[in-house]
Amino acid sequence: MAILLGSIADDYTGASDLANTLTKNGLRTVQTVGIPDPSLSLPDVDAVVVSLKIRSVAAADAVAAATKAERWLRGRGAAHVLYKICSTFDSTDAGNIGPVTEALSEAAGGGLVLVTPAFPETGRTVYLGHLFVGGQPLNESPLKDHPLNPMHDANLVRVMARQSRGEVGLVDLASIGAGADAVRARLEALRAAGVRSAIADAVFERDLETLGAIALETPVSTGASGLGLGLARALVRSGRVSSAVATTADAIRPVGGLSAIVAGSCSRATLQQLEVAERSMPVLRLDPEKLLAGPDEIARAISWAGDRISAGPVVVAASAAPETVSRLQAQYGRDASGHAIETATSIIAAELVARGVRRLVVAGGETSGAAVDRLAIPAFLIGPEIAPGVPVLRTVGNAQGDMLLALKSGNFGGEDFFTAALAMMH
Ligand SMILES: Nc1ncnc2c1ncn2[C@@H]1O[C@H](COP(=O)(O)OP(=O)(O)OP(=O)(O)O)[C@@H](O)[C@H]1O
Ligand SMILES: O=C(O)[C@@H](O)C(=O)CO
Repeated sequence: MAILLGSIADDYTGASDLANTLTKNGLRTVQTVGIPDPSLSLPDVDAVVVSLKIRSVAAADAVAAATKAERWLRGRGAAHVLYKICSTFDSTDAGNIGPVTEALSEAAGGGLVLVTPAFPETGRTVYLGHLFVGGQPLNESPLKDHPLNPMHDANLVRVMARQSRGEVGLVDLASIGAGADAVRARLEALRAAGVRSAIADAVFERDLETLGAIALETPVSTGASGLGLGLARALVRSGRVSSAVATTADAIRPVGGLSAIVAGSCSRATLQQLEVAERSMPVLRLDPEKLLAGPDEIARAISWAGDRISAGPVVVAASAAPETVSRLQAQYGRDASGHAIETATSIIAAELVARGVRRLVVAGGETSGAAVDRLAIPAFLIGPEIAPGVPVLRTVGNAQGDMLLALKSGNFGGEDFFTAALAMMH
């Protein structure tokens, strides 16, 4: 299996978002969980997205995991590797977007890397290096209250520079609007000035088409699904993509079994989706203090779900509003409380699967990573899109038999996302 495009995603929901975009734009794509075991039989594809859980780990650990995945992807023929980051650039000053970008560039022989989290379909645009989420600058958006990576600066040149050893530059919208040659000239000027990474503006998909074509001339890029769209369309235009059409039909053959939703995302969209779900299905709100205190709260959740699940889908949620999250973090520490809650929600997800759940929706990137790891799912085929950035996924090589999952990024999906997802999973 020689692939055209490789990607390393810093979380699992982000990986499924990118795999969805690549599929929609003509690339047959598979999402693996980590570097797959050689015994796993993968379909013939144009693109592989390796999901890692490195968004919020120490930069050195992220670099080690990402460079290992890069070697694996290059070994399978990938001439270009995209480091898939969050469209809201989730990272702290000690974050790894800079270090991983530089390490991937060095592994490929050095050179300037284009970086853009723009994803216009979900309202993420970049102008003069500043990221907007819908109509708000990043630092005024709900991302300012993110439990793990609160974003307080919309200027990505500055954010990336604080994480990088090398210089960070800007490819502005005026250059991009002037076409590919103007972008090449701008990049040449930045290279000559010693710049190693360049944040690229992008407001419309046409900007990302230009950037995708230029990025393909280099070995590495960093970005979100919007850049994936640009890369996929450029590859299709180049005629290098096999004539077999990317299809999602195979992925949604019914799996039967019970269905459930597990949420650990505290993002505003998820909080609203949970409120709406409460009108149509049983929702258990976990007590985070009790989750941190010991296993009783997990046992209570499993028993609560066990009493109801044969009658229809149930929702188990740790999610809480920013004030509650801040209180808990002040008492127990940000990482410790986050990890303990992820562990708890992953145990609950696994226990639900052990009790017959085969259709599972998980809300939150870290939460999804922990659940998928505990379930030891090796890879996913990409099914149809539920909402922008969220496809139905079908497990590949799963010990529990075939399952359908939806891994929802915290901020994605409309308010009826949970019912919409389950309506597409049979
Ligand atoms: N009540 C709570 N108090 C404190 N932390 C919580 C609570 N509930 C969940 N968490 C933690 O908050 C973090 C939420 O991160 P997660 O990545 O799952 O969601 P998200 O950030 O909304 O999603 P995405 O990364 O896809 O945007 C997790 O570490 C989770 O364990
Ligand atoms: O890019 C995004 O916003 C998402 O795919 C994501 O990575 C959130 O975890």
